[in-house]
Amino acid sequence: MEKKLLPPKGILKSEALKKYIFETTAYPREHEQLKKLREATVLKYGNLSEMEVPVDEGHFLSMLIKIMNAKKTIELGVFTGYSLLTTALALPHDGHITAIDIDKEAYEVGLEFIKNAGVDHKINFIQSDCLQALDKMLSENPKPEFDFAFVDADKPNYANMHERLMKLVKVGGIIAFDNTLWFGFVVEKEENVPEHMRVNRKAFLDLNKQLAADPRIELSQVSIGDGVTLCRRLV
Ligand SMILES: C[S@@+](CC[C@H](N)C(=O)[O-])C[C@H]1O[C@@H](n2cnc3c(N)ncnc32)[C@H](O)[C@@H]1O
Repeated sequence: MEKKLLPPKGILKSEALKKYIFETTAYPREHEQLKKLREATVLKYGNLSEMEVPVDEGHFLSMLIKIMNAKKTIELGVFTGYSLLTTALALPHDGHITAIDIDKEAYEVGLEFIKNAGVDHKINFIQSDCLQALDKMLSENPKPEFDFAFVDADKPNYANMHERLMKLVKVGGIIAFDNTLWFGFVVEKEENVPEHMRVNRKAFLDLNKQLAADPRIELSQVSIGDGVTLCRRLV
């Protein structure tokens, strides 16, 4: 796993405002098992725990899934499962999530809390490379079946995932891409960006333009967390 340090997550550059949001509305509404999962992730992964979706973004995703009445979702990039447990808690009792990650060890760190929350029956974890798993799904059952997709795996492949998800997510369904403002680096000159974060910055600059020009989707760039782009499939 990548050992290089990550800067503080999020595009909000006022630490005071971030603290206010977290302390006033985010932490008080965080599910007990999500809190425990977050703390266990910090303990095991230290700075890399920045990879988890932040608590306020978790609330946003949960609200979105409920408003949509989503029943079947897919998640690409699970890590220890903060967004996964958030989704599992938001779905109805008979809801279902297909969760894909190459790293099973991290998923197992969060599994204890997912089980304690009583939602593990909704999850089908597949240990695989995302594109390989999506291609397998398309070859086995090419019909669109998902209401909602959350994409949070390897950033340079988001565009490839988008093409596959446009076949697997139903018309009217949502594909949500995480980190699309990439720590705010999309508006920085390349020389001001830490070297190990430049490849992803370039990937997001290309992806954001590509999504904006894609007539098959309706688009909303949400300025929460590290930037979440919602794409609603139109055709
Ligand atoms: C940003 S983390 C996901 C964070 C997670 N959504 C959360 O809220 O905690 C990215 C994850 O993508 C996984 N990943 C990276 N490249 C991948 C690939 N090609 N296929 C599958 N998973 C991949 C990593 O193993 C890592 O767990």
